[in-house]
Amino acid sequence: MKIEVLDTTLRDGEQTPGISLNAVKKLRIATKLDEIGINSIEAGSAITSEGEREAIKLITSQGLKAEILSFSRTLIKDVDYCLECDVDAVNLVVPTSDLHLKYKLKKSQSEMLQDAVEVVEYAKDHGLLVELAAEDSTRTGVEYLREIFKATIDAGADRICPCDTLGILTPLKSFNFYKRFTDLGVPVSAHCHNDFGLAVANTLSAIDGGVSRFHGTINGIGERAGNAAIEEVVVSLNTLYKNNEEDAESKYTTDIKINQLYKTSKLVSRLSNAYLAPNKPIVGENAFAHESGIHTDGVIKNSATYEPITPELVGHRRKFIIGKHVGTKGLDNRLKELGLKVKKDQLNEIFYKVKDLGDKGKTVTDTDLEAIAEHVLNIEQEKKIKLDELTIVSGNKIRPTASIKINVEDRELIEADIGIGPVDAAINALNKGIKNFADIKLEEYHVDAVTGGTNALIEVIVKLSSGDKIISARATEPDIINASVEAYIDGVNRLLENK
Ligand SMILES: CC(=O)SCCNC(=O)CCNC(=O)[C@H](O)C(C)(C)COP(=O)(O)OP(=O)(O)OC[C@H]1O[C@@H](n2cnc3c(N)ncnc32)[C@H](O)[C@@H]1OP(=O)(O)O
Ligand SMILES: CC(=O)C(=O)O
Repeated sequence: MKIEVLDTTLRDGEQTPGISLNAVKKLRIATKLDEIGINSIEAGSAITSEGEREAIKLITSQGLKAEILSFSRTLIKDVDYCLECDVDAVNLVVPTSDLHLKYKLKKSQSEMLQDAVEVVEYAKDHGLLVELAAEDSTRTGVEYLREIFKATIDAGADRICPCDTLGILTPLKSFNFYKRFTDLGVPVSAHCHNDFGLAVANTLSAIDGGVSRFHGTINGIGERAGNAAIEEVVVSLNTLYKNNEEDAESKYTTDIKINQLYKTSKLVSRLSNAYLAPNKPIVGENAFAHESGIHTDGVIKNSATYEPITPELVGHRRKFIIGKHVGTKGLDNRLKELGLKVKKDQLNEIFYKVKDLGDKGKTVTDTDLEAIAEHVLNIEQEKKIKLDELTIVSGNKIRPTASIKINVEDRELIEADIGIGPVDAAINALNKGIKNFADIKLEEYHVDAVTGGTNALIEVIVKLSSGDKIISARATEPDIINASVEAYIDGVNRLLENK
């Protein structure tokens, strides 16, 4: 059975607190949604603002294959704004619960029904396709819901959508709830929110209950805890509804190009600046990442041991992470990928050094692993930068000032700078010295007193990046400024290795 997808990333998704997409960004997302086979795109709420209307107009002017809708309240003026934007359809939202009618709209059930019928007739008279979304349906009596759906279908509504606006269904309730509207002669959509983390499960149950369409957003963004994540629903429909492993076809199909889902997710999170949790199913950075030895070993032998689908199916990629839980097979595999051949005893030594770092709560990047391996294999790289002299002037009535003399491949460089404190001044002076040949960014800086007292040994750990290379470096000294500069120089040298 074919299930159609209405994407509301640009309407309900944009209602995520803090997300605002300009017309160009909306168009880029809409174009991608169209390209991957989304059937209907809710491009925004035309009533919202001039900018929103500009964005919707830009999208409707492209001749995309997908149906383009705008949200509309049950008000003629909202429909007029939708018409101005030249959309194909309206997502006409009619609040139906007693709570919404009494407190929000101050209307009776019959007044709301009459308004809904009038607005549907107006929209239809003006050539729009109407999807009638009953807001807060899951806190509305079924009898009234069926009455308002029947009346608006008689007035011309083309599709209906009972909405679980507050995400209060459970999968079993969703199955039984949505089933009650599948005999009304028009396609039914599910619209499930994620307040209890059940939006995807409830959407799947609604589909099992007989709906032929669902609303969702890329990455599950949306009001409060968000909406059903399209990528999760679509991949579940594709994968979890086969009678047995050998079945090529699932019980449900969609028009979505599944291998584009990771790219689409990335585009939406980048343009909306909405952080994506690494453990997000299907598209999160850890969805196909393995660190623990037992899993990595299994995946190297046969990826199906610990992956329910291949990353390639959704256009993602598999990653093996080196950290506290790594096993020797995973480590050996990564070292080989980095072009490093090690003997068994060397592998064990690297293994224990990685475990030691893991026990200290550190992650191990590729550059870290290369440095550990080079140390174990006795491959000493010539250090590009060496510290010759460091002078600090600091006190309660003076701007902290540092001068630094470094040796860069036998050239002497002297620089000075000021800073918020003496460490900042020293690093600023150092950065001035190296800026012509190293583009370094300080990502993190940690200081720890290894022993107690003011004469304690100080451990400084810095995380530095250059392009897409990231490393951690450390130094331990009695003097915090020297420790900071030594750790920084060590990190820069390692980032410059193999460049
Ligand atoms: C469940 C959902 O996702 S609903 C969609 C939510 N989306 C939005 O809110 C879109 C962005 N909103 C906006 O830009 C503004 O709220 C506007 C332009 C739509 C309206 O702004 P204002 O006129 O200042 O009204 P305000 O937002 O303060 O209040 C909402 C009004 O809409 C009414 N209303 C809410 N839903 C509906 C509806 N479906 N049909 C008719 N009226 C509605 C409310 O009763 C209230 O009317 P009142 O002023 O007579 O009390
Ligand atoms: C219409 C809608 O977005 C809702 O009821 O959640």
